[in-house]
Amino acid sequence: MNWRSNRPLGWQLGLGFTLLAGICAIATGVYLYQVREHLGSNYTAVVADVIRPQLHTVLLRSALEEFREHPQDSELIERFDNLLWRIPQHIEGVQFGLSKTSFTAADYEASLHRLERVRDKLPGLRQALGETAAGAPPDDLIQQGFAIENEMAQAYSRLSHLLHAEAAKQRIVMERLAFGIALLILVILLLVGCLMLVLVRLHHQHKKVLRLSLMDELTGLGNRRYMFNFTELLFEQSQRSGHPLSMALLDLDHFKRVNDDFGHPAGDQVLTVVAGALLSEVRKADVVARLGGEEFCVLMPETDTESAREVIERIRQRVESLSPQEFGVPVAVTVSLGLATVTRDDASFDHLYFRADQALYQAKIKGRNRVAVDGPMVQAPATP
Ligand SMILES: Nc1nc2c(ncn2[C@@H]2O[C@H](COP(=O)(O)OP(=O)(O)OP(=O)(O)O)[C@@H](O)[C@H]2O)c(=O)[nH]1
Repeated sequence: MNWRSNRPLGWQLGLGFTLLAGICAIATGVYLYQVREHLGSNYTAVVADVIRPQLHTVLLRSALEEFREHPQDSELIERFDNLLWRIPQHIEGVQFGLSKTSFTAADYEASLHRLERVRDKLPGLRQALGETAAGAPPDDLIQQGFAIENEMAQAYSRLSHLLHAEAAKQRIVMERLAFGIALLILVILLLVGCLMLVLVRLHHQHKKVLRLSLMDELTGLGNRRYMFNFTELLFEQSQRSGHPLSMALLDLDHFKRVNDDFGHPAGDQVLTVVAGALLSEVRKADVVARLGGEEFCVLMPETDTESAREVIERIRQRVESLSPQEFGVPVAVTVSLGLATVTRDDASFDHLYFRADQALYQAKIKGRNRVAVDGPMVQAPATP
C-alpha cells in the first residue's frame, strides 16, 4: 500500500483549497468594503427628486406659452401660482436627497447654485404674476419665467446626467459582486468536494491499514493478531453454548533445512504453498492464521475432537503429497499438528492454546509428520 505518498496529497489539497478560499474571502471582503459607499447610497430616492421637478419645468414652459394667448385666464393664473409654490419645495427635496448620497459637493455644486438662483428669482416672478392677474401685459412674467425655466432645466439636466453615470457604476458594481459571490460559492463547493474526497481516501486507507495489520504479508493468511481477534469471542461462545471448539497448531518439520539448503526465498515459497494447502482443506467458518515463522493455527468452531482430527489429518496428508514442482525446489515437506478441544477445565483460551501446543510438542518428539491430540496419540508415526 502506498500509504506514505497519500498523506501529503490530502494535506496539500486541504492547504491549497483553504488558501484559495481564504484569498477569495479576503478579495470579496475588500471589494465589498470599497463598494459599500455606492451600495449604501439611496440613489433611487434622488432620482425621483430630480425627475419630478424636470416635469414641472416642462409644465412651467407650457404655462408661459399659454400666457401669450390668455394672459388673464384665472385658471391658468391659479395653475401657475401652484407651480411657483411647489418649485422651492422640490429644490429643498433635491438638496436633502443629494446630501444623503456619496456624491461630493463638487459633483453637484454648480447645479445647486443654479437652483439657488431660481429660488432668489421666484419673488420677482410672483410679483409679475400678480401684476398680470391685475391686467398688466404678461411680457415681464414671460421673460422672467423663461429665465427661471432655463436655469431649472439646466440644473436638473446636469443632476440627471450625474445620476445616470452613478447608476451605470452601480450596475458594474452589482455585476462584479454577483460574479464574486458565484466564484466564492464555487470555491466553497470545490473545497467541500475535495474534503469529502480526502475523507473517503483516508477512510479507505484506514481500512487498508487495518486489514494489513491483521494480515501476514507472505502468505496472505491472517496473522497472530488476526487470530486473537477471534479467540475470546469463539471461546466464550463455546463455553456459553456448550458447543465444541477445536484448535490445531501446525508446524513445518525441519524447515530450517529448506532455508539452509535452498535459501530463504525458497523457504518463503514453501511457506506460501503450505498456507494454500492448509486453506484449501478447511471450512469457511474456520479461522486460519500464520502465527509466525513456520507455525500456523486453525480454529474450528462447532467441531469436536474426532471431526477436527479428521480435518487436520487431511491437512497433514495434503502437505505430504505436495510435489517438489509445486515448491519450486526438490524438497519433501511434512508437518506436525497438535490438536486440543475445549473442555470444562479450560478456564481461558490461553489454556486451550497451551494444550494444543503440548500436543504439537508430542507430535514433534514422537517423530514428526503426524497428528497428536491433547491426550492420547491418535495416529501412528509415519514411516521415516
Ligand atoms: N524462509 C523463511 N524462513 C523462516 C521464516 N520465519 C522463520 N523462518 C525459519 O524457520 C526456521 C525454523 O527453524 P526451527 O525453529 O529450528 O524449526 P525446524 O527447522 O522446522 O525444526 P522443527 O520445527 O523442530 O521440525 C528458521 O530457520 C527460521 O529462520 C520466514 O518467514 N521465511
